[in-house]
Amino acid sequence: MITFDQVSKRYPGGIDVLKNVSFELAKGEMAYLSGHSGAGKSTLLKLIAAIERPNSGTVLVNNQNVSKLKSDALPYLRRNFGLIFQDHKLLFDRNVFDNVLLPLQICGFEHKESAKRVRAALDKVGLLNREKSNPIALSGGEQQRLCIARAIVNRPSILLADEPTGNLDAEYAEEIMNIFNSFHQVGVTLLISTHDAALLRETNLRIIELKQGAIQPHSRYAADLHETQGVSA
Ligand SMILES: Nc1ncnc2c1ncn2[C@@H]1O[C@H](COP(=O)(O)OP(=O)(O)OP(=O)(O)O)[C@@H](O)[C@H]1O
Repeated sequence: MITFDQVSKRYPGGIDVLKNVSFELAKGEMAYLSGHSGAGKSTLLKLIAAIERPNSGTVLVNNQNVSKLKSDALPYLRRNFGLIFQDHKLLFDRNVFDNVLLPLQICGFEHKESAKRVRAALDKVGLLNREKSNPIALSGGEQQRLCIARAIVNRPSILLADEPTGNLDAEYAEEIMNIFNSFHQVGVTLLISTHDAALLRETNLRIIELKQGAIQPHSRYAADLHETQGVSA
């Protein structure tokens, strides 16, 4: 579903952030993307959503070379994605319901169907009773769940989440991972970047680890990581 083939990325005037990165993420797979701060995790996620373009190599999403797409094709590509990035980009001039409604308005959904979908998404993240609140009145964990509701309201087939549990306490982090697991169960493909050592230690999911822009072969799977650390998986 997602294929990186020898992908390199350098920002203007900078060093190579990603160096010949190759991996595949299968349809319906859920995996973690780990690595130190500055390793290139956000950049890799942005390349999938064609927010950034590689300098060389190919990024395929559903067999489509996204780095070659013209800008007028990007909105169609992005309908496949739910994007949860670190800067929440919540709109504080409207309530919770209207924040989640926005992607559907952009896609031109009819109002009755939109309202149904918005409430289903808010229900999924446990915020149905807060639909009239302003996002500013929500806690950090609730704002994060609101971002997830907004990302899933379009029923995307791929969810890309950049540090979704960053700055959250363990209880909120677990809630968010439970929500992601429930998407995984229904066939959504998920790639989740994280620094969270506890999450990575405990997971049985595949871990794609970036170190200075390159994928670490030893940590492709959590089981391998445990082996290299002398811990039984
Ligand atoms: N738009 C940009 N222009 C120039 N350099 C950038 C840009 N975005 C990221 N970088 C640089 O690219 C490198 C990788 O950044 P990136 O955000 O992808 O890493 P990361 O692994 O997600 O880091 P973190 O965990 O701290 O969020 C960093 O050195 C960063 O400063």
